[in-house]
Amino acid sequence: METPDKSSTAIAFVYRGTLVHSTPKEALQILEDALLGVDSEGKIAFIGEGNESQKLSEVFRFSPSAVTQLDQHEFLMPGMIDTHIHASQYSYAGTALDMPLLQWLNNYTFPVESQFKDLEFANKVYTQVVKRTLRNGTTTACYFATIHTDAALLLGQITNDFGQRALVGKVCMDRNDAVQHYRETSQESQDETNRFIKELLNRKYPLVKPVVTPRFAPSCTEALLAQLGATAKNNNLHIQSHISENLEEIKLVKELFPKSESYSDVYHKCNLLTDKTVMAHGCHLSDKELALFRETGAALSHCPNSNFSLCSGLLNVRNVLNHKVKLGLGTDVAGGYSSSMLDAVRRTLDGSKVLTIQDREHKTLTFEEVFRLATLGGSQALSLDEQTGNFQVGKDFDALRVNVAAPGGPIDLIKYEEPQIRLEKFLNLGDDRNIVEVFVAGRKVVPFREA
Ligand SMILES: Nc1nc2[nH]cnc2c(=O)[nH]1
Ligand SMILES: [Zn+2]
Repeated sequence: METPDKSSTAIAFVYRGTLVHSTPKEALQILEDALLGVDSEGKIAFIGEGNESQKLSEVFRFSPSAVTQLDQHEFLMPGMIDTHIHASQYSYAGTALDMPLLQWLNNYTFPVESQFKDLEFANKVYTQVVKRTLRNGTTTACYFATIHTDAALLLGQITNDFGQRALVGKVCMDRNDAVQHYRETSQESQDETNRFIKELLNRKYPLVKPVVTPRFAPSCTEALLAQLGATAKNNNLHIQSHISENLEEIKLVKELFPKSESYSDVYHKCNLLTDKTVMAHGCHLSDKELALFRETGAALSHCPNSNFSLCSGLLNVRNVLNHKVKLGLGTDVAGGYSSSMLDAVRRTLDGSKVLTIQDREHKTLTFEEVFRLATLGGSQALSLDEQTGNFQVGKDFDALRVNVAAPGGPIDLIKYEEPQIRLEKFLNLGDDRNIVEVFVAGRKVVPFREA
């Protein structure tokens, strides 16, 4: 029995049944006939065995009626963590995938993002993306908004209202030759970033934090990058951006920052690689750059759907893990066409298999390892692993109740299946119909509550 200190607050509810989650040591830990109690603050109060139910109910003073029994096809798993998603690109997800990155940005992305000056449009798109990702089991999302401060604040409000844990970034870019009306001056970018941080923090949303968001090196002058590095440092904030996604982009960075030794060095010189940094992609990083990530504690977000869809590159996840760089998965909507983290899991496995096809010596990722990347790995990548990522007493209860045999769902079970098989089927074949309930910090956020 894993229990907290004895100053336990009241138990709000208890689940009994199968739990699956990851630990740093075990990619998949299965607890069968377990009891998991959540306190009134939304934290995991205890995890015990079914046969300890009498003792636990006495210690934690809950009645048998507080216990919900999961059925034989169900399990609880930690909520999934999308470490990189552009909320502002959701309206065209599933389209516009016929160009490489730099052309795609100029032709599709910047024109759409510039529309977020209009708060009514922003409200529509941001409400849809938050609801969709929650339904798909994303309990934590690390969002890019646009350069518009008020729309980015609105995204913070919407994530708070729907109960999703989120990092929200107002995008910074003081360089854009292709779509000149979609950029800021350096001064505007700094001032508006400061306003965004101050106003978002003032609202005291318990699960929503600001993240300093230089779009990527080609969109920013060195002066702005350095200012943003200082802002993040002075306020102890998260940082997100993109790195080494596509070869043409890397060449452009070399031209724009001739004094830097590498793409990573551009960010490092500006204090943007910290243990609260998450950089998307990194498909083409050298081993030396990966070593710098390890040293600084900066993390990578692997976004395989986007990397395939924009023909950007194929990240060798095994190599990243061997370098002990923190790593999570991201959907990268709309470069990635799916907003579901289950898709990110599948594409990660596909990518690893492609590497094995190319080189039989390559050690293919297992579904258990990828499950860990989608949950605990993501929490580590976002430096939120003290709050979320797995079922550990004292962490917030961020969880999915999954029914592999949900009526009308995509999976047919012929017989009772062991938990490991149930999880594998869900990861490979499941969808939101299998996600019966979603909890964030102990609050049920799916099904949605009536407004
Ligand atoms: N995939 C992707 N890469 C980027 N690099 C800079 N901006 C973007 C973006 O919006 N999407
Ligand atoms: Zn991105």
